[in-house]
Amino acid sequence: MLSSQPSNALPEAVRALAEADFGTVAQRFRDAGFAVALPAKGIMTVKPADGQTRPAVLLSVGVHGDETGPIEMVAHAVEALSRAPQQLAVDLMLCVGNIDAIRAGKRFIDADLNRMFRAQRGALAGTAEAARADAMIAATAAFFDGAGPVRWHLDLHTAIRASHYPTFAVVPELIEQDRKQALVGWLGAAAIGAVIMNPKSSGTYSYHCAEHHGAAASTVELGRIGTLGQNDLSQFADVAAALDRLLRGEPQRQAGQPHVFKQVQEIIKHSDAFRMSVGRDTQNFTALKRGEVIATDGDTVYTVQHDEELVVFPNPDVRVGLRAGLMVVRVA
Ligand SMILES: O=C(O)CCC(=O)N[C@@H](CCC(=O)O)C(=O)O
Ligand SMILES: [Zn+2]
Repeated sequence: MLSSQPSNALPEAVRALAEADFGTVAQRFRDAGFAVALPAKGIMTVKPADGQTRPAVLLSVGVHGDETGPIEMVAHAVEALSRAPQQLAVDLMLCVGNIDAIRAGKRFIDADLNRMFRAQRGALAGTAEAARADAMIAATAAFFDGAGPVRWHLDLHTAIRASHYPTFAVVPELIEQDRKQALVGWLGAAAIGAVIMNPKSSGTYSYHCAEHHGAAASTVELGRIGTLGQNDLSQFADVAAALDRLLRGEPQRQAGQPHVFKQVQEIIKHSDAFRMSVGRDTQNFTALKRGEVIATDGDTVYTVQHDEELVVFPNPDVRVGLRAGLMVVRVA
């Protein structure tokens, strides 16, 4: 009888990355003469052994454990590169964020890891994710401290709900102009539909890398959450191709310009009395009109301040003190 794989078997490269098992790819890069380090669980850096200065690229996936599409995409990209290691043209740091949450298929275990990258953690201190963020912060600093001026961080996520733009990115406004332009150019080459310029940290990993390491950093949302191994990666073929070119130092192909939005309000949940007027299933980038109520929180009423604002990441279920949504306006 022919042996057959169960239909739900994961490709080995995807299983390995989801379990933060770098054994095979690390060995391939070592065999090709690279200096490979594993500074913390789920983190691998790959650099030329001769110490030459190259662009530094940090790729992170699984910062939210149920956002599995990017894990699959990056697993395939790194697997292919490790089989042709001399094509790697950058210093690479690969970070699998919330390993326990990936295993559990949940956004997080105790608290949202992507709110821990801030000086004051308040009630988030002491959670499982706070310790993980500390390890990521230390490894990230070590990686960028030794790097040259060209620094990238692509933190790959997926949205919880549907979006008017199936792919979009959040870009910290404080990134230096030339680097931001290069980043938005890359996002365009990756056919990312929209970019949100973010003036203020919400404690995210990408904002941290922009603020503390001068990286051209972005949270990139690729479709919606899904089961590991069952994501339709054909939706992200342009992103995968642009990523391959970035890692191989090849020129990008022009695929278009993302629509540009600017964050104008951050909706914070201040108490258990917080209520959102928009439903949980409201699509990202749904337009609301001036004066419409977005949310109430006791005496605080969040209303639309511009003729039109679009709601992104509406989520009343976050912890008290955290962001329950963003309001954006179109600028280009
Ligand atoms: O769909 C949602 O509500 C959340 C998707 C997600 O995890 N988004 C990131 C964005 C981070 C940023 O603002 O840069 C997050 O909320 O952490
Ligand atoms: Zn996420």
